[in-house]
Amino acid sequence: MSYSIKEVFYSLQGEGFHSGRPAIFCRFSKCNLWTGREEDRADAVCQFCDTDFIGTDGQNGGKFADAEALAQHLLQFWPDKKITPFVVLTGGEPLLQVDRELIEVFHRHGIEIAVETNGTKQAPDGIDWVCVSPKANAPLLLDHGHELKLVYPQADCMPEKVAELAFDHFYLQPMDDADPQVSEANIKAAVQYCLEHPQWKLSLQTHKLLGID
Ligand SMILES: C[S@@+](CC[C@H](N)C(=O)[O-])C[C@H]1O[C@@H](n2cnc3c(N)ncnc32)[C@H](O)[C@@H]1O
Ligand SMILES: Nc1nc2[nH]cc(C(=O)O)c2c(=O)[nH]1
Ligand code: SF4
Ligand SMILES: [Mg+2]
Repeated sequence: MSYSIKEVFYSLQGEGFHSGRPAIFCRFSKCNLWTGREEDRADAVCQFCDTDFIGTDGQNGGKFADAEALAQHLLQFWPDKKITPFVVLTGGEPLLQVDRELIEVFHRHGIEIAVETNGTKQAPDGIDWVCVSPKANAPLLLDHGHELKLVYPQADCMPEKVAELAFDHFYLQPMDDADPQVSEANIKAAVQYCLEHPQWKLSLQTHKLLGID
């Protein structure tokens, strides 16, 4: 199986449980909830996406013939052989492409694997950290994992709807909007919700605050 990768970069995990942790980000091309084209956004199932995932033309992106080639490509960005490499599979929707072979090969290379997914597809077994971010109006098939990270607010997917699912950690991530006033209002609302419902923790997109990838 070959893999289409939009971009690869080394940064700090900006969001959720592992925020602040150095990681190699592997952004898979394509998503099943939006084409990625601005002219299609208003008709998409997921309309608030902050990411360009079209094609393979981003930094260090490309098409990789197999999991071994992709692992070799990713590992060149890890700076210290004594520390376990941490790779975050994201996208686009990574579970459209991630398969058992990729998990096996990455583990053989000693990689710790995390995934960021919209939860509309089952994940292959063995992923070390599964972060599901449910989307209103999309079927949630992957309803368990390590971290549930809900972008807030989403009118048809409020926290009460997913609070009973089998996750170890529950995060609210304020929806980032083109209008800074809307973003600020979303942060305030998320803070207030967490204070009133202490099952939930706040996830800020700290890479955006820092101005890093
Ligand atoms: C770009 S998505 C890629 C992975 C997968 N497709 C998903 O939705 O989880 C990575 C993370 O960014 C979140 N995200 C996307 N757009 C956002 C926005 N405008 N504000 C806050 N978080 C956003 C997603 O919910 C997800 O947790
Ligand atoms: N620094 C950083 N952390 C992230 N966590 C999740 C990201 C994503 O786009 O999936 C992301 C990202 O794009 N950058
Ligand atoms: S599901 Fe994820 S990648 Fe797809 S459009 Fe929504 S936020 Fe973007
Ligand atoms: Mg991002």
